[in-house]
Amino acid sequence: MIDVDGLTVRYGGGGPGAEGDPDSGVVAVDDVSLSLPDGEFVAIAGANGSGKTTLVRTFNGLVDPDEGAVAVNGTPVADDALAARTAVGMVFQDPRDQIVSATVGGDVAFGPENLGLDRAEIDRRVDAALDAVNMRGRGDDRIASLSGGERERVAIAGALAMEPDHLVLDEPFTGLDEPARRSVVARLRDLRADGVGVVVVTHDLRDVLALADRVVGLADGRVAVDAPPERAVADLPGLDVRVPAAFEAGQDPSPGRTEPP
Ligand SMILES: Nc1ncnc2c1ncn2[C@@H]1O[C@H](COP(=O)(O)OP(=O)(O)OP(=O)(O)O)[C@@H](O)[C@H]1O
Repeated sequence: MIDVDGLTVRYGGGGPGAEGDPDSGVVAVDDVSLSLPDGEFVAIAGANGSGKTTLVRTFNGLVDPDEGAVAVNGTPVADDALAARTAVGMVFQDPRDQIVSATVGGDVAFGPENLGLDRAEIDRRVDAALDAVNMRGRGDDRIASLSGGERERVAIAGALAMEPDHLVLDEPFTGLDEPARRSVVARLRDLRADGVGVVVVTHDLRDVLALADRVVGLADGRVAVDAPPERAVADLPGLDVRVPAAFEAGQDPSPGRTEPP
């Protein structure tokens, strides 16, 4: 469970850790309160600059609140960042930001190795994570030889190897072609079925709306929409968010439906 309570984050001026006038600078997240239960698939949607990335980076302590607090499984992130990073896996917008090893297996093993787990447990987690992203047996492949979609899936596997309660993906479809998008969507559908809480940050809901239990729409750092997809969709175009054509036409899309880019 991720609990966000009265969260405000500013950059510049009186931003995190900075001295100065707290009213100057950019208010990236503005008094947001949210609860994300375990096992829920949540799409966090909004236009560029609406505060999506800043919000989710507070879930595991990558960004500190200026006001308010975030707790994961009841423990404030500020008190135990390691617990938050274990419980909330983060897949960054550009997988190159988090790939640390030359090989697929080495990369996926990196997190569990840092937890100090024994070799057998590390190997078990790496195998399970590669299975989950449909890359079983690819551990010796060199990262440099992978496609963009495969790199995204390795980044997801690296986060899954920490066995998180929630997996947060920031714009996971950026730069992927249609087959790669479909492959990532299929993996997210499987994770949802396995009970992993999934949070997808996006300005384009076409790939994930049919999977989402809930859509949180941000505008100017505030929650403008928080509802199941069927109800949220009417307000989303006002947030400059793309939705599937079936929703635009007022129909219910079939489960798991994806749209061409
Ligand atoms: N490191 C930073 N320093 C200063 N301002 C920042 C920083 N990061 C984000 N901002 C500003 O904070 C606001 C929210 O940005 P954020 O990246 O959280 O939004 P976003 O919805 O994820 O946008 P995008 O889709 O473009 O990534 C924007 O005005 C942005 O310019």
